[in-house]
Amino acid sequence: RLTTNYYQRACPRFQDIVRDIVTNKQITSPTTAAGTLRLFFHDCMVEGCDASVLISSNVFNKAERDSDINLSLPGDAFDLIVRAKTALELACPGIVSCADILAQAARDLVVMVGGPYYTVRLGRKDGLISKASRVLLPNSRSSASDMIRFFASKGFSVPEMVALVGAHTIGFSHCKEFAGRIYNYSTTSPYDPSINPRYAEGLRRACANYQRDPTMSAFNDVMTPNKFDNMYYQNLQRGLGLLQSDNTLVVDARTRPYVQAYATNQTAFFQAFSHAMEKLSMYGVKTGRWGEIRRRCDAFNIIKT
Ligand code: HEM
Ligand SMILES: [Ca+2]
Ligand SMILES: [Ca+2]
Repeated sequence: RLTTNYYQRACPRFQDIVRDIVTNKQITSPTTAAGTLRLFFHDCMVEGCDASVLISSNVFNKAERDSDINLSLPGDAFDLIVRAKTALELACPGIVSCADILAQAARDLVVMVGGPYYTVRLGRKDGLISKASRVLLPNSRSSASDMIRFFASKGFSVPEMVALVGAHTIGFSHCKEFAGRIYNYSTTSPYDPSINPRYAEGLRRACANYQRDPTMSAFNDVMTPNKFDNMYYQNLQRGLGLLQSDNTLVVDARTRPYVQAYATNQTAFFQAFSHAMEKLSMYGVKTGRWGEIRRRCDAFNIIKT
């Protein structure tokens, strides 16, 4: 029901406008790519790819972005969508959905940081529901079974899941997400013994007094943090995985074969990632009267009381 040429008549410069805004933003704020990719994942997995994650809370409604897990989504990613929406409303008022802008921007950013190109079909409508209480996503302490069950419930296979989490080849995580692995791990070991000792020492230093400064963080991929490549999987094989949920992928027998495959063959990873992203980009999308074209991405057109 989505098409690649959806805006050809009503907003022919859609692709160019998004690309321009994305390029400028990524150059001035290089953390935009990772933040936006995560924002898109968190959008699609709750109510579908419908920009529900962009809605701001009001006195009547605690919206998705104020759920605990979404509080760490970076402002730059939201700002990018606001900028693109503003430019698109000037060029073609009332035509382009926020959900399409987010899907298109995420793809452009993946390509910009060296990742694979994939087709983004268009015609999503913006959703009419955004509730913090409905945000159920895996977290850094989820087990392999939890993650497999979560992705399976959305129709994603184990190899697709392992490919999608490969997005952790860019971006960073706050210290509190992995502090349990590097401080006071157990009575016999100061840190999780599955972590490379020198890496663990480095992380302990990087996160020293993170409790006083909660912004402290570490790159998800210690080797090539800003490049979209298959290094993430190679890291997992060497005890250089940052989150427990990352490390689990190389420990569990159901996911390990795909970690190995993607670690040895970047082409295989890129193919799997682009297919899985195309699929993710269409997950739960709304068309026709099931949604609206928001005037602003952070508010429904009609405020419900
Ligand atoms: C089992 C699945 C997953 C878990 C448990 C997980 C967990 C996390 C956590 C805890 C962070 C750190 C957030 C912070 O401290 O700010 C993070 C960051 C990130 N995640 Fe995931 N994630 C998962 C899957 C995915 C998927 C499927 C994608 C995209 C396709 C993704 C993209 C990202 C990106 C790009 C970042 C870096 C964000 C930034 O630099 O601002 N993650 N993830
Ligand atoms: Ca959504
Ligand atoms: Ca990388």
